[in-house]
Amino acid sequence: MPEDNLLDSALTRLDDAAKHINVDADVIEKLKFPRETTKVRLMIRMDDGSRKSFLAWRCRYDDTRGPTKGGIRYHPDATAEEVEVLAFWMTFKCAVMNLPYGGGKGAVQVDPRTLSKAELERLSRAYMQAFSRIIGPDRDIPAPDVYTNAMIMGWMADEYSQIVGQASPAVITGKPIALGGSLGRGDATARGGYYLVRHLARDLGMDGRLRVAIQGFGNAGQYIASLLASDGHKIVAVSDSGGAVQAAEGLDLEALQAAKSDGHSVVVTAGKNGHEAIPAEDLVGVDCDLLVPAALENMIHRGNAASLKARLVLELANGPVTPEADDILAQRNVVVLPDILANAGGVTVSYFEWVQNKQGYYWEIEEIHAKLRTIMEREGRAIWKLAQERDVTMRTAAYVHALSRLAEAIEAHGTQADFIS
Ligand SMILES: NC(=O)C1=CN([C@@H]2O[C@H](COP(=O)(O)OP(=O)(O)OC[C@H]3O[C@@H](n4cnc5c(N)ncnc54)[C@H](O)[C@@H]3O)[C@@H](O)[C@H]2O)C=CC1
Ligand SMILES: O=C(O)CCC(=O)C(=O)O
Repeated sequence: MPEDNLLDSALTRLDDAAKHINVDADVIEKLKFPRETTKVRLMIRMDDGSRKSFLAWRCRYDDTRGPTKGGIRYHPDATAEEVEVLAFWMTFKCAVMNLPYGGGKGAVQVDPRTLSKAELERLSRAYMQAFSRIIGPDRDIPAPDVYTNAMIMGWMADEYSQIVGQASPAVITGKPIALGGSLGRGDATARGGYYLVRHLARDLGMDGRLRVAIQGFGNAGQYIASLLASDGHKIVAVSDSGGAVQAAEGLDLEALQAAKSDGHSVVVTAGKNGHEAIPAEDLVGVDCDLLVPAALENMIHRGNAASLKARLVLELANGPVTPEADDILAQRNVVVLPDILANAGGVTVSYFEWVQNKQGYYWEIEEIHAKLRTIMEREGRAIWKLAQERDVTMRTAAYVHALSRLAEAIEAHGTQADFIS
């Protein structure tokens, strides 16, 4: 099987989990295929008056446990297969966290950095127009992902409200606070991972000061850097799509964040503050205790897994470690805290946002942090115990944990009405 075939790779994790739990074959059959994937070509007017088209998708993978939920990605390499596998992971992620959602995901094949702000707004509104019959507050609820953000969610929420003729904030999460966004959604993905590492640190033998390398310095990467640094851990290397920098004594986070806010790569800080430029592909092998992949899929593969020095991997990205690399890391006793648990803080606070939108009453930040921490610790502990009892990796344990919830829901639904259009 080719290592980069995303859906096939993802399904091997389902097969592994199925060996450890007694589930009906019908359940596995249902989870092997996306329920629906819609593809459209969005046509927008560019600033120079010309028209340009972009491929876009929305996948609702499985809605047995509730409305489908998952982000929208803008990326030049986005494909239907990637959207489907991301939606598959959302299905399991929501089940891991016991959120009342199924899994979905969307994408536009575009490099948003090549568009003006006005073009980006037209594209985002066009996405919502094209998918407004699929999306809905009780049907399919998008959120931000790679190269999308609160501003884009705000435009989409506004477009949807115009289409349905009434304010409908619960249709999308990760919105600006002024449009019904939740406090705490901005750093939620990183914060969930941070609570998880803190909670399991002693069990993992990682309760000292850690040296941390972070691959990807966007939303998830920047926030995890700040959260870990605030506890005294040292960020020794970071990368982004433009390259990587390292400093054995610790990077200057303010300088890195200033470079990013000015629209530059982290590489522009090289040569100052003790920062040294390194090839981006070397980041995985940097000398550190904790490696945090926070960029894209398949970045740790059979070609570089043996070079890892870290003893712990916190997967803030979706699907950063291939199954082949998983085996290499397990043989080397490197613990991987898997994406469907480690980065689930984002969708958990999205769930809080949706609940607040529906009830029209908004919570304080302390309440959000406390609730997120409780859920991360509860599900993280359950998965840790399962991994110890069954002598399996944290990934397999997370899939077993999710699969048992999915199986219960699929069986409870019965078999006579599997397709409701
Ligand atoms: N934003 C969210 O709420 C959630 C995001 N995630 C996942 O976290 C990961 C990162 O997402 P965000 O931080 O939101 O995206 P972002 O768009 O804010 O940041 C992505 C970062 O990855 C970097 N990057 C891209 N290609 C790279 C490469 N080849 N090598 C190194 N860095 C590279 C970019 O330069 C950028 O710094 C993705 O896998 C996403 O699916 C998971 C759960 C929730
Ligand atoms: O916040 C959400 O609803 C989903 C975020 C997301 O796309 C993810 O967890 O990968």
